[in-house]
Amino acid sequence: MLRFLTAGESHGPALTAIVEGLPAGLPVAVDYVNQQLARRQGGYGRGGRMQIERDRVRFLAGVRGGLTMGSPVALQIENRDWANWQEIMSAGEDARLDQRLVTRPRPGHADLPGALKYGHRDMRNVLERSSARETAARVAVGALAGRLLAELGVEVLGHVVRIGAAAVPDDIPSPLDGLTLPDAGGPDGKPREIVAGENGPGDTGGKPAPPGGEALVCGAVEYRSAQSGDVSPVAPLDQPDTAAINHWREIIAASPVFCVHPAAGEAMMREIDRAREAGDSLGGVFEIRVYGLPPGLGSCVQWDRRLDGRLAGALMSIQAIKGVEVGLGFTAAARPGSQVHDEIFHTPGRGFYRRTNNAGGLEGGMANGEPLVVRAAMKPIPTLYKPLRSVDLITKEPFAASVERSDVCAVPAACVVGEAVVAWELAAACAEKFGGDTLAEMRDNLRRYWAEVRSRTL
Ligand SMILES: Cc1cc2nc3c(=O)[nH]c(=O)nc-3n(C[C@H](O)[C@H](O)[C@H](O)COP(=O)(O)O)c2cc1C
Ligand SMILES: C=C(O[C@@H]1CC(C(=O)O)=C[C@@H](OP(=O)(O)O)[C@H]1O)C(=O)O
Repeated sequence: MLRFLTAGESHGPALTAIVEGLPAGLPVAVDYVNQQLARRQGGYGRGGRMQIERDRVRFLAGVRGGLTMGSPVALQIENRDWANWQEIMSAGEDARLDQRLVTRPRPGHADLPGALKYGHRDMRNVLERSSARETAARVAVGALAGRLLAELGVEVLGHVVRIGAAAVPDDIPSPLDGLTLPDAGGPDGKPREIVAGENGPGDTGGKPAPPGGEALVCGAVEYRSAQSGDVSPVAPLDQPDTAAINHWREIIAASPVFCVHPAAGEAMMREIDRAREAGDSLGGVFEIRVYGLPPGLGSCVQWDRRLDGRLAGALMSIQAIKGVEVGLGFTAAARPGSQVHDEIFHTPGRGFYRRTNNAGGLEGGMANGEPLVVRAAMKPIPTLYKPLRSVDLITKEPFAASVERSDVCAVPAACVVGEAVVAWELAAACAEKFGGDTLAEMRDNLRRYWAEVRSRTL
């Protein structure tokens, strides 16, 4: 079983996480974790705090020589802003509790319900922990999960599809559709040739047509385990096209709003500029795609084992996320079934496949072999430079709120958090299904399962 907890105040000395259940022998790749932390700090629309922080992970336990040992992993991320808050935030009795008091609750933040719940007269005691600063710890933990998934042949990719009124057009195919290599090995273990049109004109075997050609020859994808030196693919069926996924990762990273569509990205930045000038804030929508999940991950037999429920819960647990869609999501509710459900096809060489993915890769709470597609909607940031009406906690006097600093829009940062929490849930589901004490054991279990699935599908 995988589990983790985080601790840490926004302006305290550090954020901490303890992660348990990772198999021994997993390369933790500190640089990779730090890269994810840096991505979360980025994105157009962030406020002054991100100029202060330089998030870096420090492993305190469970890792030796770059590999997990099977013992709990403890990690820490320093808050550089702590230097400015030491006297106020001190754990000692000498803390200056009379300074920087917060008694004016911000509409949309945790201030008022937190004060009513915990009986605080200074709502700093609420906001310090309700702050999305906590998501830095979750991104570090999610990065470990992402490394585990990569070892299992699974890739997670996030991008922003809406900020305020500016959105990626939904009437054009996404360049992120597909991005899998059909069948890493044929029945004889050799790369298999897929010829477009084998099921009629325009059929690409459920894949986007390759640029400039009709035939697509695919080789095996290698996932190297640092511990065992095992380089054979874990899965004989559709594998993530890591080169193409990395290509899109670079394009997304180069966009200030993490958007694959340049014109929409420009429009999103203009939206953020307008909101900033107006003293307002903005939300939006991000999408997470996952390639290479084994069909059958999750379960239909018990409510809390359904993968859709687990993923939705994880995404909804991110601060300010107010809605989650799987596949077509809310759009499906307005269409007849004939325009929603993904018809099933079969060829002896390819096995079962779909030509559409409206289900977003999930049916019956289980992965169905198509790429996973989930979206999360973030509300606008609650702290506004333009005052909103509220009432003082102590005096009960009405007032117009004012702020010192805040993000105007944090949808790109939330997208990185979304990747992390999705990676975590999927890694946890993989650990349940293919669990082992070592990475090699887990890969072997997965490889056996994929062989079974292959024999059932062909
Ligand atoms: C990455 C990220 C950054 C955020 N930055 C801010 C911020 O600067 N100011 C703010 O008021 N809220 C910010 N939020 C949103 C609040 O944390 C969130 O609205 C608050 O915790 C209340 O939770 P709820 O919106 O889920 O009800 C941010 C959220 C995320 C995910
Ligand atoms: C610190 C982070 O985000 C913070 C999230 C946040 C909130 O209310 O959620 C409020 C702001 O905190 P501060 O008032 O210290 O500037 C953000 O900067 C971070 O993402 O690392």
